[in-house]
Amino acid sequence: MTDIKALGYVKIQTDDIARWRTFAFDVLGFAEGKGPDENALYLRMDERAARIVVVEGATDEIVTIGWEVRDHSALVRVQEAVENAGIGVKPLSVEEADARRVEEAITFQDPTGATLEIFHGAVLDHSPVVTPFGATFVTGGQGLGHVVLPVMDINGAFDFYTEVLGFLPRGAFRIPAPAEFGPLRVRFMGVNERHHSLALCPAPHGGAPGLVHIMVEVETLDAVGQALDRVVKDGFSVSSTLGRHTNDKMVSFYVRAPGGWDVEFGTDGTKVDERYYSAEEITADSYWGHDWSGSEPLAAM
Ligand SMILES: Cc1ccc(O)c(O)c1CC[C@@H]1C(=O)CC[C@]2(C)C(=O)CC[C@@H]12
Ligand SMILES: [Fe+2]
Repeated sequence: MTDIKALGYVKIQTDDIARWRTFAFDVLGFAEGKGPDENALYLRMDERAARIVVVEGATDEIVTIGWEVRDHSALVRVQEAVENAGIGVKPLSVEEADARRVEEAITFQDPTGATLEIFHGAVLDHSPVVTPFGATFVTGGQGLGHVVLPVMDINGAFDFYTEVLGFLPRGAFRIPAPAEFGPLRVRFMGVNERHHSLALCPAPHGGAPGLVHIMVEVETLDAVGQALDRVVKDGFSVSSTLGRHTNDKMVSFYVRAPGGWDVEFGTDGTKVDERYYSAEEITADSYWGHDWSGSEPLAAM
C-alpha cells in the first residue's frame, strides 16, 4: 500500500485575483480562510487552514500539488522511493512549511513537470467552517478532491505514480486516437476511498496552466444545482453540463476557472472498498449529461 493518504492541498497562480475571489467565494461557495500572504486567497473546505491557495502572478498555472502522508516516517519512505527513481528531492524550510500550515514537507518534480509537495502534520483551524451558501464539502479521509493533469508521455507518468509513489490504478477510459499513437487512455488513480484523487489525460502540455481540472465534492445535489445557478448568473462559462460519470458515479458539472482550466463541482461520488475492487475500463464518460459542446478551448496547454 502507498504511504500517500490523500490529496491535501493545491496552490494556484492567477493573473486575475479579483475575478478568482468572486469565483471562489461568491460563485463556488468556499469558506474564506486566513493565511500569511495578505494578497493570497485561502479557500477553506473543512478544518484544514486552507485546501486551495490562490496567489497573484504573471501567468495562470498550477504552482504545487500537496499530497499527504501519515507522519515523518512515511515522508522519509516516499523521499527514498523518489530518490531511488533518480529524481532530486528538496526539503522545505521551516518557514516554507509554516506558510503551508504543515509540520514538514519535501518537494520534487513529477514526470509531467508538475511540482509536487509531500507533507505531514497539517495544521487545523478550529473556527467554524462557514461557507457562504451553506454547502458542506466532502473531504476527510477522501482528501480535497481530485486533480487531472495533462501529460504527453502518459505511460511514463502512470508508471511513476503507480510504481514509485504507489498510487492504485482505478481504471481507464480509452480515447480515440490514430493507430500510430497506440492505444491512448485517460488513467485514473486513487489512494483512499475516493475513486480517483488523480487522473492523467493524454494531452499536449506546453506549459501553463498544466492542469485540466480540479474536482471538489459537496454533500448534496441541491448544493451542486445552486452552485450551477450562480455560475450561469455571474457569467462564468459552463464547460460541461450536469451529468453522472460511469466510474466514480459522481453527478457534476464543469466550469471554466479564470486561467483556462476547469473546476468540476460534484456530489454523490462512490467510495471504493479495495477488498472487492478491480480496475475496469469505461467506454463512456457518463451515463447521462456532461455535454462538452459549449466548452471554450483549454488555455495554452
Ligand atoms: C471520464 C471521467 C470520469 C470521472 C471524472 O472525474 C472525470 O473528470 C472524467 C472526465 C475526464 C476527461 C477530462 O476531464 C477532460 C475532457 C475529457 C478528456 C473528455 O472529453 C472526456 C473525458 C474527459
Ligand atoms: Fe474529474
